[in-house]
Amino acid sequence: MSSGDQARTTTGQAAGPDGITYLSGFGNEHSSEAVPGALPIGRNAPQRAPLGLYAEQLSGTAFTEPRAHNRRSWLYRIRPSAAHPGFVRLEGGRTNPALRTAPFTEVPDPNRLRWGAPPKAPAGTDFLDGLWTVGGNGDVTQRSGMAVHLYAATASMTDRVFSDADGELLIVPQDGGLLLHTEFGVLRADPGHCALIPRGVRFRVELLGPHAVGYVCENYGQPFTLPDLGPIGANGLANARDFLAPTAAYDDADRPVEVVNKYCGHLWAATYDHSPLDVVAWHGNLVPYVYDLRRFNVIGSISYDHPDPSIFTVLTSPSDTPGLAGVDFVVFAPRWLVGEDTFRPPYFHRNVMSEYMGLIEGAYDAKAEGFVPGGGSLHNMMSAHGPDRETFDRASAAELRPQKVDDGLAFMFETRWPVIATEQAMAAGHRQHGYDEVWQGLQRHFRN
Ligand SMILES: O=C(O)Cc1cc(O)ccc1O
Ligand SMILES: [Fe+2]
Repeated sequence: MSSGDQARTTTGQAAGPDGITYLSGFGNEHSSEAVPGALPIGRNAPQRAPLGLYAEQLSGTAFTEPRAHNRRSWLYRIRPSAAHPGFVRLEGGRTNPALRTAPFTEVPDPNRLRWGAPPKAPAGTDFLDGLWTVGGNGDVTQRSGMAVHLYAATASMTDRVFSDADGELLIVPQDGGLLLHTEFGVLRADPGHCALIPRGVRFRVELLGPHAVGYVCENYGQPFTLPDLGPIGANGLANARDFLAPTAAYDDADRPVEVVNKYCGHLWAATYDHSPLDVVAWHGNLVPYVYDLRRFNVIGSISYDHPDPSIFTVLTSPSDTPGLAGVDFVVFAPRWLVGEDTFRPPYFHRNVMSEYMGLIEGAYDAKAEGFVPGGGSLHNMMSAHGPDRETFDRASAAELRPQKVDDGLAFMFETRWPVIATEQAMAAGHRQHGYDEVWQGLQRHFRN
């Protein structure tokens, strides 16, 4: 699904390829029914819900949060979620020890860190088993902070469903498409898209090819929302209408399905006698969604200087302090650079925020080499970074014609707290030791 190949239907739904139909908009009140008449009209919880369904509310914010932030949906399902056996903690070979949760106890490292692409996953690895934590911050029991994970999968989840009570999952595919079968319906996420699964929503991941790799931001904090636009005006950056929610689709299956629940850092499982993806209709504003990053309306300088990358924010998870995000999701999408008398790539800086960056394809304009698709870099709070030597030399001498930057798609998870890298990330074979070298040899040019 690229920005061009979605048709609009007259109902305001967006139809993608493969016959997937979506609902468009961000934060709006959607409604969808897979069977006509499944959605009650005029009330949420009639004495008997239509078609013998069970009514159930799923909340993403406290009932009492301001209306503008409040998120909840009503689900009309074949069986209520409460009808499940007890969860048993997964241990030993049945759990995924590479999937870690905050608080992280490793020593925070002030060094600039970078990794190449991780190794391919062994055969039979599904999305959940293929999650591997790079690092994170905060405390999941306080609903603050975030974690950065990679995933590498070679198998679809079939009779296995995942739900993450610890936070919402922002999935950024790098290679290989995904079909996300959720309680709300099906989303397709290809490289170049991001997809979001709200806290606690059950889903399974089907691979569209032999393997799939990508990045995940697990956000323990307030749900991601669109940034305010301030003087930019009423439009721009990620436009609300380009966020696509699924239409209702249900799995009416009475067969054993393992439901794995990530709960305060531990994986727990229960085998249900039916699929919990059995929602026939739903309405509300707490939804999974997919967004094509190439639709991002990039705004930048048309006079001079390189603007701060906050102008590239797709989604932000606010914290208690206005303007200070728990985590921002930022994309470096194709754009023109026209700044006069300007060093055009990212400048040298030391940032109070911490920056994990990944590359979906191509190259990134601050790094001549070494920052590769599927790899990542971590420039933690106050660490000095910016253009590598080669980029600095080239950009300082470049003729400043209008220049299209369209040879790559990079992103950043930027967080207010230092990202503590896990022991496995520090010891990983794909870690690039010697990253400091890229800033060596920057010559002294001072003349007095
Ligand atoms: O470090 C980076 O490459 C990310 C980044 C990009 C940019 O354009 C300005 C500041 C910044 O941290
Ligand atoms: Fe930076």
